[in-house]
Amino acid sequence: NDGSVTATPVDAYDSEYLCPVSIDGQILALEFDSGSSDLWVFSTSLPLSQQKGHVIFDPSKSKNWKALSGYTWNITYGDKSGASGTVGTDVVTVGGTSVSGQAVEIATQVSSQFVSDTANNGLLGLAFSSINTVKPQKQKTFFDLAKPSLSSPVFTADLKHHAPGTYDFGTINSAKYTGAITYTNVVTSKGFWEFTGSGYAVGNGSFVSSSIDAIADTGTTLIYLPDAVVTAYYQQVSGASYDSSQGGYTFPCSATLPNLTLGIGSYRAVVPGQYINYSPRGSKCFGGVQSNTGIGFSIYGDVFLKSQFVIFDGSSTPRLGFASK
Ligand SMILES: CSC[C@H](NC(=O)[C@H](Cc1ccccc1)OC(=O)N1CCC(N)CC1)C(=O)N[C@@H](CC1CCCCC1)[C@@H](O)Cn1ccccc1=O
Repeated sequence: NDGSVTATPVDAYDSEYLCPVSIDGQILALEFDSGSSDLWVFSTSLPLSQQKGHVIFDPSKSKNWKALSGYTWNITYGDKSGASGTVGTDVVTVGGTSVSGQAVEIATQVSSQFVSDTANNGLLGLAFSSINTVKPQKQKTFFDLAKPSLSSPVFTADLKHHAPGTYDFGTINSAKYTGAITYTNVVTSKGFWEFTGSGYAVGNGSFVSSSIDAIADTGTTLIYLPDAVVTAYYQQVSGASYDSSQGGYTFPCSATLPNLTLGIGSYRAVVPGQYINYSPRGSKCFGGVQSNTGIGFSIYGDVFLKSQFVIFDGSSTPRLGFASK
């Protein structure tokens, strides 16, 4: 049972995209995150102060809810936000795709970033089940459980700039992209959709071949790249500089930003310069391309993903596909 669901940007900066998910009829807006593998929700088990402003899942109102007694989870994300709690299973439906026995992780504690982000009522992880945090037994992701019932074991991301996009499960909709799809192999040892980029070009500059170890991460807003790439990029932006007080590169909001081309095999993925003006920060604007220092790999986040049609192929040899649109 293939499915398609709308992914709506939460704000004017496309800082995250939320999708309606039904848990036994209770509908919550969740962030789909291909960088993690837990499906967790705001719940009635949270302190009332942390529930404020959010849509709350109430397991006592679900007839298909089965508590997994003694099971717990605890996750910390790259941005130091996090959550933890208990676990049960229920029927989870995304677009037309329905899964029973899905582990739904109930939050009993969430960090302040989640409390204040009132549009976000939890996450649906789409990385590999190997990094699910549930103990004593890790649980499968929605995609893993849905796979056998899909026409093909894939999901696609068609995120858009300042507009709603879609995630599709089970089909590759040829109306959503142009030209050929370029596939690249994925390394799953860290549990991510990890691949090796083939290089970059800034604006109309020549392409620089270099291997870039990266993950395709729908849950990360920006693009995080090696310093060599980031400095080469901002050298082409007049008035750009690294602003330690803002924690990244900023530039005058009037600056014209060059396109950034990222190579995937022989394919050249072009990120329009305007996508790289992330948001106003003080008197300047904050860049959508930042350094990957301290992360350990590069992250091709939403600023990149929304310029492409992306296939997450979960067949026995997982791979990523990219196409223009
Ligand atoms: C360098 S990984 C930073 C990244 N978190 C972001 O990208 C947040 C997302 C956001 C946006 C708006 C409101 C709240 C949160 O946004 C910023 O950090 N931004 C945007 C706002 C800007 N002012 C500063 C830069 C991150 O931990 N993602 C994880 C999923 C996130 C967690 C927070 C909630 C949304 C989903 C995850 O896939 C990252 N992962 C990837 C691989 C391994 C572990 C890991 O954990």
